[in-house]
Formats: sequence, C-alpha cells, structure tokens
Amino acid sequence: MRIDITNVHRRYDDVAALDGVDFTVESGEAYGLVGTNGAGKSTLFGLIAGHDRPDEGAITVGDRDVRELGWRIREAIGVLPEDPGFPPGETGRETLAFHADVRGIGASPEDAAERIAGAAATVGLGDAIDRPIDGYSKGMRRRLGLAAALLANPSVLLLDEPTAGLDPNGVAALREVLTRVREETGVTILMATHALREAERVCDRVGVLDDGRLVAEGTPDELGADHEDGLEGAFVSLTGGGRDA
Ligand SMILES: Nc1ncnc2c1ncn2[C@@H]1O[C@H](COP(=O)(O)OP(=O)(O)OP(=O)(O)O)[C@@H](O)[C@H]1O
Repeated sequence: MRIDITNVHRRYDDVAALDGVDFTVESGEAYGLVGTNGAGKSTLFGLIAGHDRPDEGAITVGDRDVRELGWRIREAIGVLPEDPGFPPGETGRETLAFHADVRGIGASPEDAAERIAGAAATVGLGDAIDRPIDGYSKGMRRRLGLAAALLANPSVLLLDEPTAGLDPNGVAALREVLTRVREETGVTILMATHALREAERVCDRVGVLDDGRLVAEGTPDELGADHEDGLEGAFVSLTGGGRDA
C-alpha cells in the first residue's frame, strides 16, 4: 500500500515539529527518512500510526485517511518502535501470543499460533522463540519486535531506528530479514534512521528531514552524486546541525 503525506503540519507550542511535509512512499517501496535529532521523524511516525493528529494536512495509507482507519490501522500498519520494551520472564513465543491476544489477531487460537510461528520464522528466531527473552541479544529483541509488527500481515511497516545500538552482525541479520520480508510480502517500508550507510543499502529512496521540512529526496545514488562520501556528505551539507543537536 502506498503512503501519501500531504502538507502535514504539527506544532508543539512554539516548535513547528513538522512544517508542511509532503512525500509519497510507493507501494512495495523501502523509503528511508533521515534527519538530525529533533527533525520531526518520531512526530511524523506518531501521526502515521494514528497516535496523534496533524494540525493541518493529511496522511493516507492505501488511499484511506489514517484518521478514518480507526482500529483497522493496527492491521494495516505494523510498527517497530526503537525500544519495544518486552516484559521480563517470558519467552519470545509467549510475548508474541500476548501481542496477538491484545490485538485480536487470528480467527482462532490455532490461526494465531500459526501466525506466531510464521512471523518468528520470517525474522529467523529459530529455536530461540521458546527461550526467555532476558537472554536475547539486542539484535534478537529487535527481530522479535519485528515479528510482533508482522503478526497482522500489515501492508505497511514503520521502523523507528531499526539498527540503533546493533553490532555489525545484528545490522546484517536485520537487513537480511527485511529483504526476505519484502520478497515474501511486498510490504511497504518507511524507516527512520541515523544509519546513513544502512539507508543506502536498504532503501530505494531517501528523504532528508531538517527542522520539520523535507529538504531533499531521491535515490541514495542521486542524493550522494555530488559528494565524495555519498549520502553522508549530502546529509551534512543539507542539514548543518539540527535544532536538538
Ligand atoms: N510532546 C512534545 N512536546 C513538545 N515538543 C515536542 C514534543 N515532541 C517532540 N517535540 C519537539 O518537536 C521537534 C521534533 O521532535 P521529534 O521527536 O519528532 O524529532 P526526531 O526527528 O524524531 O528526533 P530524534 O532523532 O532525536 O528522535 C523537536 O524539537 C522536539 O523537541
């Protein structure tokens, strides 16, 4: 499903967190939103996920305004927060079962169990799914979060800093999983990230957000074309600091 962000404004008192943001993520595309700290990425994600409303403008997912989707938004959009915050003492499978239960996922307990097994397999958790989460690495926790986001077979995935804090092996494993998810499901991906090298590798297009405005957009090659160090050079010259830096 395609995501259309049209002239979106969101203010907090005297801060224009989003100041007229326009862009489209095409169906099946992986789009990276990069920006300085405080550029407005989390604010935008909150609006897309329906946790908050724009002061002005509209956000549609598959031609439906997210404000009209109501509870169906949880089926259409899977969200991977930066820190999913799992309860201690549970196995991965128990955690996914809790998510499925709370969100009413699965027509029957058998259906829910099948979806849980499918999501766990997709993210490559293997036998670890029946081990306590307390022993999971950060990368495994992130992949468990992704499995939770995939439970409802969403058309859109919102990934907030999916590689933050992961070692290179964890980053590579997550990249592999995202590639597989795209191949298997054709899901549309919007990811907010500070990892520019990773955005270059994973994303079809990248948008640069600075002080609540989209200041550039294109393929990583297009954006980095005039800079020796590619997207990173483009990012530095386009942003120059950031309000929360
Ligand atoms: N609830 C809030 N109340 C007041 N100001 C806020 C609130 N949420 C965000 N802001 C401000 O809005 C601006 C955008 O913040 P936002 O968290 O969306 O940026 P971000 O790009 O996600 O930053 P980061 O990369 O640091 O997570 C910042 O100046 C921030 O301080």
